[in-house]
Amino acid sequence: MEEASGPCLPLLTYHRELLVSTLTSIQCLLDNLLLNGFFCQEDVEIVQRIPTKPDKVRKVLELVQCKGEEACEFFIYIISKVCDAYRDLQPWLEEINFHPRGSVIGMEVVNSDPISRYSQKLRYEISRDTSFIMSYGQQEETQLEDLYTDTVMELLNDTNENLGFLDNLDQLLGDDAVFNPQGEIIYVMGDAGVGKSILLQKLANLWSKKELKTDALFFFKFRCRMFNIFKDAEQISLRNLLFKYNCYPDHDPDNEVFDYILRFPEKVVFTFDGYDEIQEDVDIMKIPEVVSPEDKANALQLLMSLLSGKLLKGSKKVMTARTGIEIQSRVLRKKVALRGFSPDHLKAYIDLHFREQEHRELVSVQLDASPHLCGLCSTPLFCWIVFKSFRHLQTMHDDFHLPDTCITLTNIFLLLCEVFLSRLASPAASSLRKGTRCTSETFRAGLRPLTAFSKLALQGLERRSLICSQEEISECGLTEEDLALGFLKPVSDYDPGRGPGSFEFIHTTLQSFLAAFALVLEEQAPTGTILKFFSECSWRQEPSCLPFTFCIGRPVNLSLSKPFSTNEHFLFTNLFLCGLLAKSQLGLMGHLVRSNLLRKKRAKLKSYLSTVVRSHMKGLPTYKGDDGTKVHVLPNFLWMVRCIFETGSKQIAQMTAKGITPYFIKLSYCNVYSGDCTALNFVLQHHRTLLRLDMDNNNISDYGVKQLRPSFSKMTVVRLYNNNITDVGAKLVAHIIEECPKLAVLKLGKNKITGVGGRYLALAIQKSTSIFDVGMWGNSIGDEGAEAFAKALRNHPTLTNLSLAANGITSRGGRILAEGLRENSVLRIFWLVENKLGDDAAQTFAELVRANTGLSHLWLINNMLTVVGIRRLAEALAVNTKLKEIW
Ligand SMILES: Nc1ncnc2c1ncn2[C@@H]1O[C@H](COP(=O)(O)OP(=O)(O)OP(=O)(O)O)[C@@H](O)[C@H]1O
Repeated sequence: MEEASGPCLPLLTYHRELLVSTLTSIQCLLDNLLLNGFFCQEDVEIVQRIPTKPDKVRKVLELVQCKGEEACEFFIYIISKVCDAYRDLQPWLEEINFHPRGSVIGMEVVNSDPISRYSQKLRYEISRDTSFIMSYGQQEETQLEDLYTDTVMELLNDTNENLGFLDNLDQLLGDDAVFNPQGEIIYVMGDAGVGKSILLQKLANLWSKKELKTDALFFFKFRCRMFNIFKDAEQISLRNLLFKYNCYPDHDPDNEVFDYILRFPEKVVFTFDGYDEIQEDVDIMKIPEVVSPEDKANALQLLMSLLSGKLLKGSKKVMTARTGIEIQSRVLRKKVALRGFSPDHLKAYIDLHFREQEHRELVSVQLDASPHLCGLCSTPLFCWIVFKSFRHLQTMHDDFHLPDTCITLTNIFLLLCEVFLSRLASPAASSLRKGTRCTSETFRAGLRPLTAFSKLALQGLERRSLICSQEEISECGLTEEDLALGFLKPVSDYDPGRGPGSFEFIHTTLQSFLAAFALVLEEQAPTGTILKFFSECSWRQEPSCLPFTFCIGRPVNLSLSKPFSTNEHFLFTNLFLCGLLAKSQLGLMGHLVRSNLLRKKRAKLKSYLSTVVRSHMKGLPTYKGDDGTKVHVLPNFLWMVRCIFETGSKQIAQMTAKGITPYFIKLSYCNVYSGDCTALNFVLQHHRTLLRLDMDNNNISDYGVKQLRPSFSKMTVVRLYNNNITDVGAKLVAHIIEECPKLAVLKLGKNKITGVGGRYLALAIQKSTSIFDVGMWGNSIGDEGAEAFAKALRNHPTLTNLSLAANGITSRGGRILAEGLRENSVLRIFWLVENKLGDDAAQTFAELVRANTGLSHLWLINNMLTVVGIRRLAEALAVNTKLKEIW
């Protein structure tokens, strides 16, 4: 062990001046000197009786030096051990090159320094307060660590241009992307439910566990809405604001903690959550300054002075607010916009939410299946609601088998309302005991605000506006307290005609949902009023079959989207109306609406749907296609099917299915998502006769195939070109081929099927006695798939057309295919264009041509054949009598 640089006693004399001016935490020194027998009680009392700090230090030094060399060394040892308290003297220790001797090392040193004790107390309390996520409804808690998932944190400059992304929370406090070094505020903004509060909670939690890369000793958390509770005339000191509303320092008679904070503000982190919740109309730059930390002031003044750096300049301040709250750039240091979960984050969140791999997969499939859900789930709050509803289903149905369970959008939005309304439970009750209220009770208790919000939403749609003014809000009977429920958010980019203080629903889709709710709740208007928006989007006015976009998952941004440029809001309102009046919702709605009125409304809707479906099906335009008469069914048919699915009415589904003629159902380029396949199947499964279905160029994916499987059994033609189908879907299609005795045409081009899927399909095709046309263009079945198809082709009884074009098949696969085909006398048209066939394959194909099997069209262009291969084929042609085309 290295020895101290020299005797300690003279060191204390030599550096006496520095020690007198710098040493703090004298009590800690006294405690340790007493504990180890260097001081007696009387010595301690002598020091304590001295009024000023420098004199106290002088006395301690004098006493220590009197006690001898070991006492002096122990004195310095304390300073080295309790470094938090004697931070200013650490450089001095280095200067004197202090290394304790053996005898001192064994002695106990306790940290009774108020600063480090306070820091520890803060860490303990913050850790306790931040370890759980309290859900919006405040009815359940989850360990933060078990659920926290990163979100997309985009760094912006003062003009909101991208400066990159934060990789982790350490960087939040750091100097990356600081656009204004003089600014004090790290500003985090985002939409409702995007995770602003959770981000601050995580930050605090990391700090409490010393896992945040910062040397900050203190962390003070404030919810901005707290500042509303102070009366205008109420005066408070900065000290009280910090300690009373966070954590009080114990045993700090000399006010050392606060003094320390004033001296070292850079050792403090503040978080101010929800700046938008401050009720006063404040402007940081205009509020009267508080410059002296000792003066009492109005709490809001203190807040503003902290934020602007007039008080505790240099402390780190993270403030959150909902999108749209504008703060002058000169007080901002950096800006972070929270963008919610990316697909990868979402995946991570699924893994945290669901412990069982099987459940994770089921949920992922469900989300992939429905872009409505996926879009919604990029906002963590909505994601939590959706997952909560999945969980709900899991507990309701013992075996958690989501694809068979029908979750309608109405279910999701009902759950969202339930979560918001459950905020009405008294905080005292909810903070102590877990919620025991059931759904209908929550809705009944929240009926007044729910009715008012619904009315507001409906009036907005009637006015074709997504924005509501303060007056409109008050006219609907909504109070300030109601606004806190979360249905509305302040408008970011308000309509110039309306002025500030305007609000919008947190989602346009929520507005449609609530508007539908208003139609159901309304007691005075004639029953037929519920149908008012159906006339806005008649299913008969068929525009072109163009892809359309959903508004779910896309919060309103008036500067980007033109509201009501489409009729989506009305379509969604109708959809939700069907959902709310569904039989499955009778139990809940019966608590909110008189039962005879509810019955009448249901009957009205059902009879309307039946009539309209009947006439829609009759009036569908037909046109002659290449392969027979087709019914050209357009996107509005899809909306009709979606509505029928929401009603859950088997009767209407049957009626619709009956109305489908045995023609082609053409749904190509209709933006059919996999989630829609559930709705389509709900109707098509009731169709009795054979069907031909064209769903080319949609996005039904494997999940959609699965959803449609029951309906496929009646299909003779299935076209699923370009639908994002992988080997998983190919396996399902293979089953369908086997189950489907009349399937004749199967088009699976431009999907994502590899050799594995190719094998499943080929095997099923091999067994089929009905199939005659198979299109696989643009997959990647390769030689593995080609080999399987070669087997299927041998003596196949019905297959006349096959395309394996653009599938990465090399000469080896080509040779095997040509050999297989020599034992086939049925195939007429064979496409192998855009593969990797070389001259060695050409030789085998020449032999096939020579064999004169009956093949009439053979397409080989865009392969790797040279003149040599072509010559071989040309020679073979001389003895072939059946080929009409060879390319
Ligand atoms: N990063 C996250 N990881 C996991 N869950 C999250 C995350 N962020 C948010 N959540 C979930 O979303 C809910 C809402 O988040 P939070 O309260 O932080 O939103 P907010 O942006 O502060 O909303 P508001 O503006 O309404 O106050 C949380 O209760 C939690 O269930």
